[in-house]
Amino acid sequence: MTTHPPDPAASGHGQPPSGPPHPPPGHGQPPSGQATPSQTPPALAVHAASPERDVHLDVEVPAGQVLAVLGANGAGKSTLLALAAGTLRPGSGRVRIAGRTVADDHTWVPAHARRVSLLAQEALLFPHLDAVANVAFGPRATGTGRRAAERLAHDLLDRVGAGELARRRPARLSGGQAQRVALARALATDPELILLDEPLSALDVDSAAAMRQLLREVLRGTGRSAVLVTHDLLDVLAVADAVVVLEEGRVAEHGPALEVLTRPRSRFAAALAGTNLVAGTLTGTGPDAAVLTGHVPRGRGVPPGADRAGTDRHPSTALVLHGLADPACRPGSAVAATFSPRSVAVHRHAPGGSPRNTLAVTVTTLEQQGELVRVRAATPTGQVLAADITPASVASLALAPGQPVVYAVKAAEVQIYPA
Ligand SMILES: Nc1ncnc2c1ncn2[C@@H]1O[C@H](COP(=O)(O)OP(=O)(O)OP(=O)(O)O)[C@@H](O)[C@H]1O
Repeated sequence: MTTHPPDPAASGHGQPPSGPPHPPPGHGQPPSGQATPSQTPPALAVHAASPERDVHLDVEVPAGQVLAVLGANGAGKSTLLALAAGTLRPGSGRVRIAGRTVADDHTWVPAHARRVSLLAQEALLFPHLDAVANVAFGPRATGTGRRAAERLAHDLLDRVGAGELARRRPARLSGGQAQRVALARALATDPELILLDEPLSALDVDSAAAMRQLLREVLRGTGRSAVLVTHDLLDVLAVADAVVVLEEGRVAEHGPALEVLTRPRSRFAAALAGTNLVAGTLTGTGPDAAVLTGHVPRGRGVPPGADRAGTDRHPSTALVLHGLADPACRPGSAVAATFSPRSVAVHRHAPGGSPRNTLAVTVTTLEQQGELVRVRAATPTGQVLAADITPASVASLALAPGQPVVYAVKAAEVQIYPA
């Protein structure tokens, strides 16, 4: 990121000491353009521009949802966070948080009064305070008594799996532990909106996986509203309800997370989803785990040899992909399967032997990718899946757009995650 939202220790402390812990949406604001009682306003509404950065953004986060923000360097992700956090004044337009205007031509609510918390790449804890005091700092700053603030801090540390670290100072915490404490601190002020600025990018793979799972538990389905800047497909799958892709300071794509990832329209989303992704429902467990997509209409037909694994147990038009399911996946729940284009073998006809996954597809494009050729081909539902194969294979298969082929993917190459 090129800019930094506010000192996290200072953000989210804005409600007056005497104020209620949950001001109603639009609290203290003029009625014009604000929420009606029957309608919860968006947690964040940015309709604003920063002309000197050539950034013009129209982005909304419905209350209770997590929006993932994707985009290449310089696309405008930090600018969006800064507009929300209160570290950048828009040149024009308006920023609202939970129905309250925090920035427009006449209004400027400073960062500390926005009821926004930040979780950044680094935990940025106060080094001289232990974990409890770090978490209790925000509530204390807004008038909560010491004992009540410490009780809250202990509860939140327990919640994020850091209860045993309560009396440690940051110097004695690992990166992953410090991020847990920082998450507890971000929650302690009961913010209207949490801004997550690549919160896993400084963690090792195992710590990132554990923290990702924690973010999922804390953010999804708990009514928390958040904006997550990330470059990681797994973060989007685990945490986001919706995705916005920024390109050159503008919104290039915006939609439900799975829709954007499975049917990307922007170049960036396509590259991120460069790993194949199939969304559906989990059927079976253990070695029988599979993703079933329910979008193929009956009677539309699947070419012979396709979807061999699924034809016994499911309507012949369903698409089934066997794989290794994350333990958090539950049968019947929404899941997404990912597999690398390099793990896909391409055949003219269904192969012999018994590969678990065979998918009938139609080639749409062929594109040189370094030493390999990326084949893109569409399933009967219109989902495009990629295979990376050698130029020699393309030649021997005589591949061309419009040609029906069969993709084979080993189940061991397919990872299934909760969606
Ligand atoms: N302080 C600044 N003053 C002027 N222009 C800036 C400033 N910070 C960023 N910009 C410009 O604003 C545009 C958006 O940058 P921004 O930092 O929001 O992108 P980003 O998506 O966060 O990028 P990155 O992933 O590299 O952090 C870019 O053209 C950038 O050069």
